[in-house]
Amino acid sequence: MTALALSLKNAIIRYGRMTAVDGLSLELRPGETLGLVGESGCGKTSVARAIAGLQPLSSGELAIGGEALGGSPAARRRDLQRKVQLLFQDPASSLSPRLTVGALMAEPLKIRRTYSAESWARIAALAESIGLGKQLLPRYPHQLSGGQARRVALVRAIAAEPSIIVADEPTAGLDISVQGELLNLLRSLRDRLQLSYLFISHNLNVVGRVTDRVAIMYLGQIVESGSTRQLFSTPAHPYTRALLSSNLTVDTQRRGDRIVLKGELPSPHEPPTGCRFHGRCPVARAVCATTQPRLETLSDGRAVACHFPSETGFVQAMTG
Ligand SMILES: Nc1ncnc2c1ncn2[C@@H]1O[C@H](COP(=O)(O)OP(=O)(O)OP(=O)(O)O)[C@@H](O)[C@H]1O
Repeated sequence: MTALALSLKNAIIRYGRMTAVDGLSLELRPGETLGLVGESGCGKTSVARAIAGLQPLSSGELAIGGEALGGSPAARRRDLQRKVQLLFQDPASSLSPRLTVGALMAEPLKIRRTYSAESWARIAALAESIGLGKQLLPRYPHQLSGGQARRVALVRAIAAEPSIIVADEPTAGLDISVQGELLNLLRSLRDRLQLSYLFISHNLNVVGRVTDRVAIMYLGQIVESGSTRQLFSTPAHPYTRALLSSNLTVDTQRRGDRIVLKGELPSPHEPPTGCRFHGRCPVARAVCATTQPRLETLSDGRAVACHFPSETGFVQAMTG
């Protein structure tokens, strides 16, 4: 059996006394794109940073390519961690304004001390193949378009020869046509270089287009995960349904299932008792306020944490 590209088990991330990520598990298979979706503040970036080694786990286990980081010696941990590169949300914050495009692309190789004529030729050819021709090498970040800056950030991530790219809202702030080009590019690079992606976004149109599977996060926990097709066509958790129905271009309304999300994401400083979603849930009952539902695998293969998943629509029809 092929090892998972990445797995995170029972991850807890605390900031002081606040628990931002609470017992979260994820599996990323080789060559796939897994979406991580949820409202702002639910903990997506904390997960991304932990996977990229920029944020320590308070507890839990991260394994890359089937090797647990926890038990490995520091040098091995560093090597494994290099297989994961983070594609930042806003390239302006990750591209030094004082470096030219050429210097920015060479920088990751120099940091890793793997810079050579061959490695540069590889990176320059990659850049050229994604539309960053030689004429751009002397330019500075402020002289680039939004799409070009994202491509430079992508080349920098790939220069480190990762097997996993964690893309945190990679298309935020781009207009639709540039967004489409970047998504196509990400997909073709994934297939060409045998990468796996963890794709973080709250834009369900984008997630529906590029991911194979999706995990839906609510206040630090996964509430539903499964294939993108499954979740988009027959969402089982009321929160997944609410997210889909609040997105006017995703076609769930024709089924008459529109759920309007009430209120705001509760504070992770004081998470609700029972199911964390119960205060905003249209089908909540007494048990939901007192007992936290476990993430259970249904007969159709998806996992859902809800006491009444069948109340939300179509799962019975699919599985019953
Ligand atoms: N360094 C930090 N110190 C303290 N609290 C933090 C820190 N980073 C994040 N948080 C808090 O942890 C929670 C989860 O934040 P996180 O950025 O991971 O969520 P997110 O889903 O990525 O949100 P967004 O989409 O807005 O980036 C939030 O309540 C946030 O305020």
